[in-house]
Amino acid sequence: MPAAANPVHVTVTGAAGQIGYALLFRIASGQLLGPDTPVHLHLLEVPQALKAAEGTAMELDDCAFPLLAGVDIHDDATAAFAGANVALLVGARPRTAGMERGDLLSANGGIFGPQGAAINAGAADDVRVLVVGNPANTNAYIAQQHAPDVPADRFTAMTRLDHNRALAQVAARTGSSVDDIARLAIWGNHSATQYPDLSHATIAGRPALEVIDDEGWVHETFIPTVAKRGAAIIEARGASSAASAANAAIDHVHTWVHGTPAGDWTSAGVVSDGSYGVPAGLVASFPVTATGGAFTIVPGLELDAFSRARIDASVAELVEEREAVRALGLV
Ligand SMILES: NC(=O)C1=CN([C@@H]2O[C@H](COP(=O)(O)OP(=O)(O)OC[C@H]3O[C@@H](n4cnc5c(N)ncnc54)[C@H](O)[C@@H]3O)[C@@H](O)[C@H]2O)C=CC1
Ligand SMILES: O=C([O-])CC(=O)C(=O)O
Repeated sequence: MPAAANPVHVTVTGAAGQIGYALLFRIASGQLLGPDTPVHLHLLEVPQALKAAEGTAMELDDCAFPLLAGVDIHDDATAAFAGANVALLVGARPRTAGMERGDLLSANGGIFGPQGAAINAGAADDVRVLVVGNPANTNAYIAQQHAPDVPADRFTAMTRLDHNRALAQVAARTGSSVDDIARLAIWGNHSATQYPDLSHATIAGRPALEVIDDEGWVHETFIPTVAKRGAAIIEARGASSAASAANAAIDHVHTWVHGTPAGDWTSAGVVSDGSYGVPAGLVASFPVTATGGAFTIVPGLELDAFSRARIDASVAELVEEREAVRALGLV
């Protein structure tokens, strides 16, 4: 049966890339927005990748997804974002072995200003934007700065992959199920300076740090493993994370739209309102809840000296990235 009228319009940039290939089929099958919501996909690619995007669109057709109301392919951002309700900004060059994500600033930063302007010009009033392309936080900042008419809280950056990596590490260490772990948080930048924070986390209701009972493991193994996982995947796979990144993008938007479970939170890069001393306007990762289609930074958490120093270090990197994009004339 064809999908019902009034589908949600979802624009995906970098549609012919490796994350795009892992993402589009899951969106079209209903995993992004739920089993009752038809979607119309708008794929944005650079001209030289349009043919590959067409091939992916042919495969989407061949899946006969009942929820897929249509697929358009564009090489023009204004057309691709016209009427978009959800915008997944994936298209950007990935890093290769030996690079830090910040090394991509000048290569990728130039993509996100024009895309922010196109979202400002023509996206739907309820548009929600997730930036995946690296450096994700600062690219989200650039896009948001070019979209003055869109509420700033509609621009987010992906740190859900870091959050999921942290859940997996804790589950493996403690022999627990990821479902039993709550209130874990990723703070700061989606980079090696990020702070995966277990100080408020619980495992089956007990303080996670008490269950783990090994501060050395937390500081010397857990934090660096999560923070450097992207590089470890590149080293092992010869290419950066793709399926796990697509999965995290699905989780991020699904949570944004459908909400966080009672008593738990997740992590997302959101525009800071000055909470926890993070300069207002920066796109930084915080523990967040989602209700009614909006993320809220979890208020009032106590931060010990270790957490404070780690957050400050990652935020200092975000400030440096902001200065760099200002110097490059990208904002
Ligand atoms: N935030 C996160 O947790 C993660 C972010 N990433 C980042 O996601 C980005 C994409 O990664 P992959 O899919 O593996 O890369 P890829 O190289 O396989 O695909 C990127 C695609 O983007 C397209 N593209 C480039 N410029 C574009 C533009 N202006 N408009 C539309 N499309 C454009 C390219 O033609 C290519 O098809 C990279 O920057 C990567 O570092 C990857 C993993 C996790
Ligand atoms: O590390 C990379 O370059 C890709 C990425 O963002 C990740 O896997 O976290």
